[in-house]
Amino acid sequence: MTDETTIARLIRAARDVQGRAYAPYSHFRVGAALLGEDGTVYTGCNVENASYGLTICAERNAIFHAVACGCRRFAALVITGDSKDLTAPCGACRQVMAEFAIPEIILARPDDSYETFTLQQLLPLTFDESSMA
Ligand SMILES: O=c1ccn([C@H]2C[C@H](O)[C@@H](CO)O2)c(=O)[nH]1
Ligand SMILES: [Zn+2]
Repeated sequence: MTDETTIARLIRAARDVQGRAYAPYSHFRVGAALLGEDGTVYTGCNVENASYGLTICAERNAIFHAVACGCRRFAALVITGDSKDLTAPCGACRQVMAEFAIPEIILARPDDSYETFTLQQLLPLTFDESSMA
């Protein structure tokens, strides 16, 4: 379990990167802050494109950023966004979270209150490596 001080730090990091989202089409900004097992925080924001389908979500941006930095083991992921309530990840991001078995997924509200979910809650009956055994 990630302690409250660390979660507060992750929410702050997610809000900061949310502010750098490139979302001229949807005007919906998302920020993600991923805590590596080594204590490093990796962030990502959504980056849109005039060819809409090329858009990358904040969560996948953060995960790919971490992997590119050499980190593959994670403790928690915080997601912030422009939703009126919790900002929930899309299905594609849930699938990528499953690839790296992110244990704690924390969805924040605009007032910085939050709720914590497991991957099992967000993506039951997951397709993963074991599905192909
Ligand atoms: O999991 C999600 C879902 C959506 N978005 C972004 C993509 C797009 O830029 C905007 C509206 O869909 O929100 C994310 O960053 N993460
Ligand atoms: Zn997504």
